[in-house]
Amino acid sequence: MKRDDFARSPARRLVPTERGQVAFVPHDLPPPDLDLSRLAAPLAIAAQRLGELNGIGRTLPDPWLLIQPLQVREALTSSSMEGTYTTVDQLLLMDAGGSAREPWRDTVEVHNYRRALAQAMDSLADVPLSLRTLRNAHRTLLAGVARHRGADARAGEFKQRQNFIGAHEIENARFVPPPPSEAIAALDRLEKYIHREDRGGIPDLVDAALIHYQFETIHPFADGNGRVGRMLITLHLHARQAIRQPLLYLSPVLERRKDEYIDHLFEVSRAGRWGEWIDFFLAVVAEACQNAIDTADALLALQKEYRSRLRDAGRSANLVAITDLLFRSPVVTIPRLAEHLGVQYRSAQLNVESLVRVGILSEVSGTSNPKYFIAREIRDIITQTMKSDA
Ligand SMILES: Nc1ncnc2c1ncn2[C@@H]1O[C@H](COP(=O)(O)OP(=O)(O)OP(=O)(O)O)[C@@H](O)[C@H]1O
Repeated sequence: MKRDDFARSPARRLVPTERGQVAFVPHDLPPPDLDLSRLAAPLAIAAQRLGELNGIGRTLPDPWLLIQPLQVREALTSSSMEGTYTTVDQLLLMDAGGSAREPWRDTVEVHNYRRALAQAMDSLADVPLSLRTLRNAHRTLLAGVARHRGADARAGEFKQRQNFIGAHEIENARFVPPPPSEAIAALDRLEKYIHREDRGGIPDLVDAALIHYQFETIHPFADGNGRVGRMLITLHLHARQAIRQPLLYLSPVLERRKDEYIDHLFEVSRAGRWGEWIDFFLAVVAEACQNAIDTADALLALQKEYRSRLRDAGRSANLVAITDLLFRSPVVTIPRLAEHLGVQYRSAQLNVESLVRVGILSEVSGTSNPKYFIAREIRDIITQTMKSDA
């Protein structure tokens, strides 16, 4: 990290660290010179879209119809941004209890992301969002894969050594976050900021941008900072009740705009460009809300279409129950369905055969004992929206 780059940065302290380098310690939130008046227009647009998304969340008969696909997309895109790739089919298969296939380690990690996100979100019903929430999420994220992530990556623990971003050697790093002791102190202050009573009129969405920057700049873990920091955005907005259901996920948009995203974070540190970062963040929120709304429309239309397909095929209560379940879990097995419906294996098998006949389910090739079946049209809505982002 070049000391001169940060010479005029208003947002920092530079401290010496290993190998003669300097590390960046951010000032505490909020930034002293935050000009909210310039952000009024993008804030109004983002808040309006968020309001629409909240409205959809309220009218959905089952909000999980939308939450699950959005969380699948979030896990896939947040992970791929950090070089961890799997396919939606592999992820859904693993979600349904199948074992991971190649690329197994990446699939496990993306599946872990889903679990970490869901657990952290659930925990908000019982305990406030805290550093412990994030450490638990990190523990789940790296469960079973931490040792492949390098000697320093300890699941659920903050960093114990100086880390850096954008290079293999600290000398070439674009950015060097605070050393461990400074990071812990800055994190404690960030936690206090998140819990503060007097919010000083800072809107929740702007606060989410500030908090995400601060978390990423502290870079508290040896590994997984990008992913846990993006979980933090949704967790924070949900904890504040800015989003009533956990329906807002930014990674699909951030992935498409990754270079801008990274540059904006860097520019806040380098030159105190808070306005540009928040403006960008609000545009990403507005786009992510719109994508979620479009996804809800597509899923509801498909659900209606399934119902009419089933009507033509001689509707039964079990078939309707199964198709509703498919929106939560697009990959299923006959034993799982038998358990879900409380019926015999043979009866669930007949139901599956009917759903295969009307084109709702198809067999996942290469699976046996048990065979897995996938609702491809639901899967396609998840991936289509990802592709239309691209
Ligand atoms: N200059 C910067 N200042 C603050 N945060 C940054 C900066 N550049 C990148 N980031 C954040 O750091 C993340 C990547 O960090 P890094 O490459 O260290 O990965 P990591 O800690 O291993 O996390 P993960 O495994 O989730 O990527 C980016 O996704 C972004 O959120």
